[in-house]
Amino acid sequence: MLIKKLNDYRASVLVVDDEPINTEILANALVQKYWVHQAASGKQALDFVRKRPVDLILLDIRMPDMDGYEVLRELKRDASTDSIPVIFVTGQDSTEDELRGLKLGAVDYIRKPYKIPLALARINVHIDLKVKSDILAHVASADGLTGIANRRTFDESLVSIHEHCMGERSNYGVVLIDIDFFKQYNDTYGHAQGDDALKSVASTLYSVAQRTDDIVARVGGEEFALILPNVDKKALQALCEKIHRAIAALGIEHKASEVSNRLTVSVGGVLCAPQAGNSPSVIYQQADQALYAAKNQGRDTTVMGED
Ligand SMILES: Nc1nc2c(ncn2[C@@H]2O[C@H](COP(=O)(O)OP(=O)(O)OP(=O)(O)O)[C@@H](O)[C@H]2O)c(=O)[nH]1
Repeated sequence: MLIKKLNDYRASVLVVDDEPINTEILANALVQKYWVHQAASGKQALDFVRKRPVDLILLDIRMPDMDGYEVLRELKRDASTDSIPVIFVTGQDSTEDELRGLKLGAVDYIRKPYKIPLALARINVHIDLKVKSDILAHVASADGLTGIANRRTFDESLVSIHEHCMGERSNYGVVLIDIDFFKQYNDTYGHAQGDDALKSVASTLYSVAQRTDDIVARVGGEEFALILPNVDKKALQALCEKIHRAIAALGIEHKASEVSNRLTVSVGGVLCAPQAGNSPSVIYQQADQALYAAKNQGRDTTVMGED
């Protein structure tokens, strides 16, 4: 989720109950403020949130086939759904039932029959918390200057993409991009203009690596990195060339550069193929060596490393 002001963001709620009348009551109470979705069984609920995440689930306990406890267990098992807050809304009114639900990880427990304003107030609290925690997670994963992923996100993504691609025996590429003579750029145009150049380079890289699984990160002062799942060598090379063209098209003057009168970058790329049996850190080192070679070859060029 992108950072949006709390007031602008319309959160979504999934109401899960096998009794249509129960879902209707809650849906009617919530629809003014939230996007409301409904599911008539645990399985339907799981199918729904795996395709389309929501901000809160209101979950009945007693349902045929799969009860609410089991649904919650399944949600917690899956990394893509384990952070969705769940409130049980149920006729099971014993202390043991409530304790069991909370121990499984539900954030709250509303007993039927409930008073709608009270239930709504509790739902609102949990949705506010969820949206705020999403914003914090986004801020923690982004680079403060450019808004793209930061070094920590890059490192974590490299490990998870590596595992994923090796698991399904597919390639991925890592590309490191370093601005040429950036010290001289700062010295000539000032730090504030240097910051603007970094922002322009970041958004250019973001527009070059367009697939939703691609990671675009700032990994150092004037160094950027891309992770590109499911590419082959030809596509990786073509993308590196596109980077040079896109940076050149920015036309940022750099009269102190020794290679051009415009801002340029050096690029090191490496393809990780499953059969090579490498680790993420080795892949990163190879990309770094390729970048180093591009600098040594005179800058404003790409070197492809060995996989
Ligand atoms: N404006 C600005 N400059 C930064 C930032 N982070 C790092 N830098 C500058 O980036 C420059 C990097 O300099 P070097 O590592 O010598 O690299 P370079 O001058 O680009 O030289 P080559 O990479 O060899 O072409 C330094 O002057 C840093 O101060 C930042 O957030 N904003």
